[in-house]
Amino acid sequence: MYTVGLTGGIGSGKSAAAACFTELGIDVVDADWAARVVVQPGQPALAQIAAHFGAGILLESGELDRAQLRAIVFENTAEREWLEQLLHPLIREEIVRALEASRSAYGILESPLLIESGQFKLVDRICVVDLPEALQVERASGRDRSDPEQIRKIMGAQLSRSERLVRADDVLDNAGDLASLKAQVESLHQKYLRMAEESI
Ligand SMILES: CC(C)(COP(=O)(O)OP(=O)(O)OC[C@H]1O[C@@H](n2cnc3c(N)ncnc32)[C@H](O)[C@@H]1O)[C@@H](O)C(=O)NCCC(=O)NCCS
Ligand SMILES: Nc1ncnc2c1ncn2[C@@H]1O[C@H](COP(=O)(O)OP(=O)(O)OP(=O)(O)O)[C@@H](O)[C@H]1O
Repeated sequence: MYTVGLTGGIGSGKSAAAACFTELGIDVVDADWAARVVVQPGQPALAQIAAHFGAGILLESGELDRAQLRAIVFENTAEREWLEQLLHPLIREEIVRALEASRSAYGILESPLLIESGQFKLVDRICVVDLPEALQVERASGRDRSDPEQIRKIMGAQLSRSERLVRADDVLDNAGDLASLKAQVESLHQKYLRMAEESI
């Protein structure tokens, strides 16, 4: 299936853009969702995380304490890289399965780390949701009510705005309001329908 990768840094508006594509009837596979599936209770990766970080990384319910792990891995590059080498291959498998089940005219893979993790190899085209970094921090910290300092650290583990834009085939400018984002998605949707048709 013709697949578009939708990427952008934390708080850029990927989920907002993905919701517009969903409204247009396009199936969206979300890498953050896949990242949660692979660490559900009972999954081998969760046991490996508990063995590495200690049982204190689990909540009483047996689920992963995501806030605690987030605080650890964005303070410590080696720990983040350990987590990524464990999870990225599993996340990729989950994504491939979900993309294979997609049935719309074309598919979308929404991923914050599309380029960094090599997931771009699964897509035909890269669409970047772009906005100034200061606005990214403001929106991401507003949504999660998290500390802007932690958001900046997470951004430090991702490509910079300019590095990401170099890889873009299409750009959604999300510095404006949601109506402007929606209008841009509608126009790209027409283009993607044509491209998907031509690729058959
Ligand atoms: C550290 C974890 C437990 C924090 O969980 P939490 O629920 O607080 O955040 P969530 O998973 O929703 O991620 C929020 C945002 O953080 C950013 N982010 C997450 N992981 C990473 C990473 N390894 N590198 C850079 N940015 C990341 C993304 O922009 C993401 O959208 C979680 O992010 C995780 O397991 N990360 C490693 C797996 C991964 O790389 N996931 C990204 C999708 S491929
Ligand atoms: N154009 C916009 N105007 C105002 N607020 C917006 C706009 N686009 C997105 N937002 C808000 O900004 C926040 C971040 O957007 P969103 O959750 O879509 O980003 P994301 O790229 O999916 O982030 P993450 O990588 O953390 O999952 C949300 O609270 C969202 O409602």
